[in-house]
Amino acid sequence: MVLVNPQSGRGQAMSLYTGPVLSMLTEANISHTLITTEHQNHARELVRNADLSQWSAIVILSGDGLLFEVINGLMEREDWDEAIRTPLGILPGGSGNALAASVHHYTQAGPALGEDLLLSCCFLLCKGLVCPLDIVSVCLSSGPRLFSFLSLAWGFVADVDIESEKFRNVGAMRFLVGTLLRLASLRTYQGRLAFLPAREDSKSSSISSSPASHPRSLFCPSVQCISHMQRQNSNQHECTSENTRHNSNGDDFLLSKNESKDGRLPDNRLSPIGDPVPTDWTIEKEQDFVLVLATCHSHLAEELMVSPDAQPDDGHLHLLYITAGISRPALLRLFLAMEKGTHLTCECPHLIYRRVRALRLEPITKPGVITVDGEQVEYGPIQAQVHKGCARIICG
Ligand SMILES: Nc1ncnc2c1ncn2[C@@H]1O[C@H](COP(=O)(O)OP(=O)(O)OP(=O)(O)O)[C@@H](O)[C@H]1O
Repeated sequence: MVLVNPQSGRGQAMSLYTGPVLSMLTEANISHTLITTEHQNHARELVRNADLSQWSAIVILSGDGLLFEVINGLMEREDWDEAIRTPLGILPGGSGNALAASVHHYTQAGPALGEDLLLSCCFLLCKGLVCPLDIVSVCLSSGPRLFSFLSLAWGFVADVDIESEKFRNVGAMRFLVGTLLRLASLRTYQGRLAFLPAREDSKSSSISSSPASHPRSLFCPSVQCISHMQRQNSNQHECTSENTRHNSNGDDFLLSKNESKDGRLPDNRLSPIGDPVPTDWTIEKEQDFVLVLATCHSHLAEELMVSPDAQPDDGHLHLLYITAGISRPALLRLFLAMEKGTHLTCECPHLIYRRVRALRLEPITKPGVITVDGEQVEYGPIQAQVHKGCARIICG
């Protein structure tokens, strides 16, 4: 199933499909059905009700917003634990294309932008190699739980994301325009942050090591091929679920809804919002932030490599926050360094980077903007937990 949002990015997704995408899929002999989304939440409703046994994969040709809908639609199903293992593919058609840029980064040396990125992702799609993908459950103080695959942002990044929506017609440049405008009216945000450190991070508070040093071959221990994208039965699901069980160390998520008390994916690392965080969490002092950003992937946009060491199923949120007191030039330097992912090696006392398994953010400054995967959500306390490798992404 190939889902195309004709409105995404600069409105060119349909011509990308009829051009390079269709010719590559045809050449690779991959039969598929094209579905053009007609309105917001169309994709969500579609996958919520679809007979998933008909499809070997769901491919998104759009921005990250459409994949957010698909993942949430899958998780809203009765059979969420099976549904979320449906292989997902991403082809860049939006203005940010964070997951597509990350998928390319995990598999290829050197950056790719625009049509090069599209061709790279389409090539990976034709190869059809499936890897585990982390999903993050996000709890707000009211409303239903959300599922995220990409990012949680508060402060500068969230403001730029939402404020730059009006510059959508300039494509990826909208983030640059938004960043410059927000820099001119730089503000800080008071709040409280707490997190559960990743195991290897629990005693360190330092910046990550060199971005280039990460061994790429480690990220995908359970790769398997969906030959010609024609999986006809659920054997593959069962096979991957066994692999995932071993990879998770048994404590980051439960494998099936039968193993959960209420039939839902349990957030075993979180205490209810309003209660104190669990005792093994780190609690930062209440302070002023310029931004708080937690990402699952290397890229936040095609030219914004925020967490170079991230892997699609590392079980971590890569938490990056900048505290008040940073100058405008220093902040601009950090954003410019993010083009190559070298910001983590900059000597900046206001920049803190941690790998975490769960976090809670309690904004005090009001009003403000919080985004999940680039979508604005209710402003207020928010907490999140990573569920390691419980979805599937066509990667390489
Ligand atoms: N036909 C449509 N008309 C209007 N909105 C749509 C349509 N189809 C899907 N949508 C909505 O458009 C929203 C944005 O889509 P998406 O994120 O994929 O593109 P984008 O915002 O251009 O990309 P990016 O997230 O990279 O900026 C989604 O929330 C989706 O629900």
